[in-house]
Amino acid sequence: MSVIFRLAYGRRVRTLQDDIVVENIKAGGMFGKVPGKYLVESWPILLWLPHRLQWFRHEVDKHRELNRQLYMSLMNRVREQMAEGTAQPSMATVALERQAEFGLSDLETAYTLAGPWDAGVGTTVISIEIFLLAMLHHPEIQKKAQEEVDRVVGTSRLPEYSDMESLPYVAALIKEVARWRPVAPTGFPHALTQDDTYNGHYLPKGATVYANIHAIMQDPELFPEPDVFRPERFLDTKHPKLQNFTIHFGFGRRICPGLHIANQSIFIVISRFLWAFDILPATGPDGKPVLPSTDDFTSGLITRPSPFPCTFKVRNKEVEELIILEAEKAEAEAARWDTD
Ligand code: HEM
Repeated sequence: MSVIFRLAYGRRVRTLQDDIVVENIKAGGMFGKVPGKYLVESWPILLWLPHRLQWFRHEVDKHRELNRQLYMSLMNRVREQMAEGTAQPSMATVALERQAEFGLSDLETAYTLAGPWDAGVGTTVISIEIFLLAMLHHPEIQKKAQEEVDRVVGTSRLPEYSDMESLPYVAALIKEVARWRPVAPTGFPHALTQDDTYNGHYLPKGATVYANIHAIMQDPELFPEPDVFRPERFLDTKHPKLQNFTIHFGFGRRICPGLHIANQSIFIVISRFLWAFDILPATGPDGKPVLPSTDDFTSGLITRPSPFPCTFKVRNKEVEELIILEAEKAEAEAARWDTD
């Protein structure tokens, strides 16, 4: 979250209690609602009703106003910092410096800057949650990944971005997490730019189309035994779609523009989790491990596992000391983005 906020606005988020997080959660309540939730999506003719009679608008209009206020205030704050000479370089400073060249209004610029925040934070965090869920159910896979991390990285330093190439099993595990339970199972809606036919169905220009990412991930030809969580399927293959695996990021010119940031962020968090902790089920009141369901997910454009308990056990003393040391170093380094 802090990484993305820093990229977009040049300041970091310190804690989940930060005003900006609280405001964003309030404003973001509409993002990713179930497609087709509103009658008007199937019956666009309802848009001919007088504006005040369009009852389906009330909820979304309220959220749009909250979004507008939040996004404008974030952008205007950077504008003030630029005038004061205290702004850190970010997407916002570039967008504001070149606003005339881009031909965007203030509102358009504000919404563009909020894109990474809106589309990138939840998706990345949920990917980590799904990884944890998978590890609770597959201790043998966790162990295999830890063996690789231990062999390549050792215990005298943390995994770094530069280790990615040398950790093929971890890379395959991350791909399998994305395949097993895709965060955006239907992708985002697209509109056809021309008439088309698919499997004998006529699809007129302008029609809304969702790519069924979930169904593709369950295709037994591409992914034999699709229900099974098996990172090896990404190692023992020459299939270009699996080697360069981006299905979970959508398709075409609207493919997720944040995929490289997402891949890097997820890699660094997951490899460090594996390096530092044994991820174990919590213990219930009866002393038995509590294994959360692998199918209890929220519905919507973005789906996330229902909250589940989980235990992190630090793997050894050396690792524990290093975590504390690195956290102090990171805190000192990140302080330069405390611009507010
Ligand atoms: C695991 C993490 C992520 C997943 C699974 C994911 C997935 C997706 C998907 C499926 C789409 C729709 C693509 C399409 O329409 O075909 C999308 C769009 C988008 N993503 Fe991501 N994303 C992730 C992380 C990020 C990050 C980190 C950022 C920004 C830093 C980001 C920014 C965006 C934006 C701005 C769009 C809209 C693009 C457009 O409509 O043209 N995403 N993402």
